Amino acid sequence: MSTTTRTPLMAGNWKMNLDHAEAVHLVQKLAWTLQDKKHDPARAEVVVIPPFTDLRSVQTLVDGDRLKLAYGAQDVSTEASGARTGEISAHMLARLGCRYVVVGHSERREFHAESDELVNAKARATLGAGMTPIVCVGEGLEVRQAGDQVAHTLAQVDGSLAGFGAEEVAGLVVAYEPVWAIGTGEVATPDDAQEVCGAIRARVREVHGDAAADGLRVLYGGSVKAANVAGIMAQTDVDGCLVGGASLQADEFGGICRFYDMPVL
Ligand SMILES: O=C(CO)COP(=O)(O)O
Repeated sequence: MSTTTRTPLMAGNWKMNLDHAEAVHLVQKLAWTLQDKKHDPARAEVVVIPPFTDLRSVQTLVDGDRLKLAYGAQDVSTEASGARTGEISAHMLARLGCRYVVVGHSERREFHAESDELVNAKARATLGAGMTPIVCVGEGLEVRQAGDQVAHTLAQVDGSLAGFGAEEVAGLVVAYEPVWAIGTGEVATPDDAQEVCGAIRARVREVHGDAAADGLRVLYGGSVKAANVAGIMAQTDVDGCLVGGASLQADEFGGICRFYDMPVL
């Protein structure tokens, strides 16, 4: 294994919460919190992932105040343009300054029957527009209880990243989010997170080689809070967190972004 130079990534997935006025309020508060607590951007890149309707307001605020925050979208169309009522293209998101796009979140896999093949096409569209996909994978409770979490998650990784070149994979983000830990308050133990995040990197190393595996950032997501983030971030193969509920509170998310100051409990 080579030494890592991966910048930790803390991404707040707001899901279907906050209108554009509330978005402006939260981003301002978050920026203020990070500044007040002297967050060092070199120690964690901070990203907010609001609903589509908030993106223009977030862009205006980030650009106008030169905030050290990146932002992204929660989903994207596989198509470039045309007859796809209700969909948003990668180009539209890139034009709004989005740096990241979440693809294959478990809520989309569950409620919109998204397959690995579709997730793969969405990741491809995201890369094609010069943005970085955050590819979500992770097992449900039954799979976990059967002890099949690694095999299940690696199959999703294989399908979601099929056909990608090593250089592309090196720049990607994969988020391991065990479904049973999402929004339940039941966080995976640091060992649980490491088991699967480590297996993801090992699979990428096997398929795409060392440069891809060493560049790829693997996030953990599922009930991350300021109080439990340090133990998770202490794991070798965890490069950041994808945060839901706690990202809606500036103080809490600010604490998560400053994981390096938090005690390992
Ligand atoms: O789904 C998640 C982030 O994408 C995790 O959500 P919670 O942090 O609310 O468990």
